[in-house]
Amino acid sequence: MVAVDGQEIMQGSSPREEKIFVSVRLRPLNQKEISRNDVSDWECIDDNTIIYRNNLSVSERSMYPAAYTFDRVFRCDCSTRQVYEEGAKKVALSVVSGINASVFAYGQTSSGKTFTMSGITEYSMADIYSYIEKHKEREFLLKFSAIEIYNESVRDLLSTDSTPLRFLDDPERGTIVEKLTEETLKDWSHFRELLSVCEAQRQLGETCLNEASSRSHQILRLTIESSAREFLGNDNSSTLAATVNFVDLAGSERASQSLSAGARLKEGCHIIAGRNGHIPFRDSKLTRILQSSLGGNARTSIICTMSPARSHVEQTRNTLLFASCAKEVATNAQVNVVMSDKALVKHLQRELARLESELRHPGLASVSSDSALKKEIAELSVQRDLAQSEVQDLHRLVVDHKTSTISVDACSDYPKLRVRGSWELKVPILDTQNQADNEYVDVGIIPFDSCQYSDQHSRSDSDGHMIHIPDFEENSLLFNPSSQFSIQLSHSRRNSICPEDIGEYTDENSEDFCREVRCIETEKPNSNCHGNDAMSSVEEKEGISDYIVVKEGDEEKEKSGSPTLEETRQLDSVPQDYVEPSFEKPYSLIQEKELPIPRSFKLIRSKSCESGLVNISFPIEEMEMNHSTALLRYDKEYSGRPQGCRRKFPLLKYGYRENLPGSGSHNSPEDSMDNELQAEIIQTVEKCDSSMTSASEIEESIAQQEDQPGQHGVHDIKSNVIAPTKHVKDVGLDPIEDDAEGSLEWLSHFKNLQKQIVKLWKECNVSLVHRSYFFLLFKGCDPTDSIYMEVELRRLLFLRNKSASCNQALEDGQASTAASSIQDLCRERQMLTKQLQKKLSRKDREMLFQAWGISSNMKHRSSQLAHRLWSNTEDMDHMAESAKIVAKLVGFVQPEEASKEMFGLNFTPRRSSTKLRKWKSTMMSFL
Ligand SMILES: Nc1ncnc2c1ncn2[C@@H]1O[C@H](COP(=O)(O)OP(=O)(O)OP(=O)(O)O)[C@@H](O)[C@H]1O
Repeated sequence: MVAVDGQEIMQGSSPREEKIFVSVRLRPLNQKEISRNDVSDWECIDDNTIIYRNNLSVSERSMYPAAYTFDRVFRCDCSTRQVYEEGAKKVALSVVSGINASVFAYGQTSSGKTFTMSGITEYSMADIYSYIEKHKEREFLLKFSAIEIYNESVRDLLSTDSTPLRFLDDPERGTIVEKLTEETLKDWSHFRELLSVCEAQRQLGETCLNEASSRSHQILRLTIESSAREFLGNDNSSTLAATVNFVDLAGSERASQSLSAGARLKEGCHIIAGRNGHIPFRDSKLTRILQSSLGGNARTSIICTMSPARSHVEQTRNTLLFASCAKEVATNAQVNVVMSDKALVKHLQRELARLESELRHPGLASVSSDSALKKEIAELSVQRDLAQSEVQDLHRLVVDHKTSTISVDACSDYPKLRVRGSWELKVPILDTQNQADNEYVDVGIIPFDSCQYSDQHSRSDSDGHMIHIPDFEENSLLFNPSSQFSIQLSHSRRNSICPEDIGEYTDENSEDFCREVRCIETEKPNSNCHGNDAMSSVEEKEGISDYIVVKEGDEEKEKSGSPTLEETRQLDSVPQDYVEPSFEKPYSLIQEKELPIPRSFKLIRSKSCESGLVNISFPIEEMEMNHSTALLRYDKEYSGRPQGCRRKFPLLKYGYRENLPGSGSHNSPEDSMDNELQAEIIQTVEKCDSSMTSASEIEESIAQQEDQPGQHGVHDIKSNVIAPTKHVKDVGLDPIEDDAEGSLEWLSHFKNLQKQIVKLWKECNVSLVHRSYFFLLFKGCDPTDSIYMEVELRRLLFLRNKSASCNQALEDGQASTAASSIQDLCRERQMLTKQLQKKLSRKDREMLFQAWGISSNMKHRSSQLAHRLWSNTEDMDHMAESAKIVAKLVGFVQPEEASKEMFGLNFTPRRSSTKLRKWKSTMMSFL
């Protein structure tokens, strides 16, 4: 039970999937159809069923159903308002409570997609503004953007520049478009006007694209950030952030009819290409955009529009088939909570208290059930993420605080409304001080460095070093929250790995098995740029000095004659007063006071550079809106960082604070803020450290937990997990003297860890791809590797011990027997065998065979080689060679270019359910 807007709303017991809401809208026969004596063949017999009225021939009867059932079907006399209220409102308004949403229209040309979507968009915007108006106690930040996809080119509809944009996978927001213009406007009608102005200007500049634009996919996007107090009790500094997409797809018939249609041939190919006639994810821009809507972190509503005319029966059947497929797709929407540093520090403090108490009473923390095991895995992922975030944040903290802030006048009508520009261009800095005082929040600008989007994309690694990423696609991969397998994927695609060959590694899988981990790192390309100068220069460069503050919705909601949204004139009038929607099953939907409440929160790092990185997925029902109880529950779920991580903070070790800009003798107000915040964090860290200094205490605690039947042989390894405690801590406190000695010590510790990890990989049948990537990535050059090594070791131990005790290891909440992991390994070796044949020339293969002692008279030599890879865990050279070969075959990104942070928790790729995969494939084949 949680409270929203003063009301308590029932929650599900845990995060669970939710099906896409699918409705069908039948339009009336149009003049053209009437004039050629076309007849209407379809009839909605009730709110959920549409039937084909014409008699089906015997052969047709076996091929086509006569009746189709959906969440809702709308007869041809239904108004767009009704379609909105009953088919899209709940989904669209999810955005105000921090849940991503997508509403899209699908159907053949002239079936009424634009007619429907323009209305849906209008009504949604009106309701969103009404909601904001009624909830002045909450702060809202709204930003609009619009894109068009045609022929695999993405164009910014809010820009007069027709240069195609590129995609970027953003860990927090999914697929976004590079340099996309985002506008904060005072109301929706202004956005429409802006769109039409831009469109008109583009038309003046170029005529050829206009024809294309009428057949493009159009996506309007609204991103809302809002205060999260309603959801997180008294937490003033965390925010909710979500996006709603309104997608007006181009005519669905293109996939089947466009092959001969000249100019559309290219797009048709893009859409229907694929080995099995379906599009694997990421093969098209559209599918990438829709990816999260089809099984991701978003609520989705699809409205399938259809003509009733007999002459269109074939297309209409296709549309209905698509709609039937869509019904099967499940999404997993969560509230997206962006935490500030302050909130993070508080959580760490609570975590510390909890850990201390756990250490004192280890018995209480012992894992005793399956659900506890699942929690343990989730916990580990959180711990790992936290450790990473600490390292990164401490590095950036002072620099980020130097970022200048500007104040934007809050309008009197929306006193809590914050305004900011493009995501890519400006990042808000939450002024936690002000927020605490419940005052207006400044808006900060982090300069955007356009050079970072050139061919030499740059980002900083956790040590603040620049990493050059040569290719944009690769850049996007690095930012992908999906774990290591995402990286292989894109490369695999480029290298023509057949998805069937590596079923386990397909995108949808990586997405699936990473969902729980939610490794969302926020190394934005622009995060390297700070400072006023750069900011102002960017403002000049980008011409982004204007801000429009959203005012109360007292402006008349004009109906502009926007060429892109011409049907708005036909809408029912936009309501001035918010009307409580009445939703019925299967969506027992939101009332205005019962906004959709997700089953879980997703905590992400604030876009504010000063904010902490936390990626936590936990059930909302575990949180209570009452602050005090929320903390208790939160603590329960949120169990802190691994011991290893807790002890390794580059900030302490390298004393880099002294070297950071602004941390010298100048004590500006920002500095004191920095210092205050740093001090708080350091205090937490040190407290944390001191609480864990007693290695024997920890060992004892672990020993107590592990001294159970079936858990054997862990003590030797365990001692190594604990060993670095002193080392890192000491080095941290005494950075200079201990350096040389520390390095040696670290190196031997690293080797030790590596040996044990390698052994356990074999024992646990861990994926070869994972082993290779890990092996290549963590070479012991960087002491912070210990975080990852220890987390890896701990997880492996956990897996091994659990599988030893119950012969069943739990991965991502799914049972995986030893037999299935062996099977996975076999499949992986088969994939590598195929890759050996595909990727390597005969000559290269021959050389490899020779090097690996596979003589020419042996049969199935590639397979033999694949089976020898990673077979000898004693020989470092063998493993290094194995890793290199696997990397080459699978197409890793260069390890040195890869982000360690993206290293996920999963050992072996988990296959998503065949059913879901099948549906996704079918779904995409329609688009
Ligand atoms: N439910 C409806 N009631 C009345 N008229 C409709 C309805 N749906 C569509 N129309 C009319 O049908 C025509 C085509 O509609 P619309 O442009 O929305 O189709 P579309 O599917 O977007 O086509 P395209 O894919 O070619 O852009 C328009 O003139 C529109 O006014």
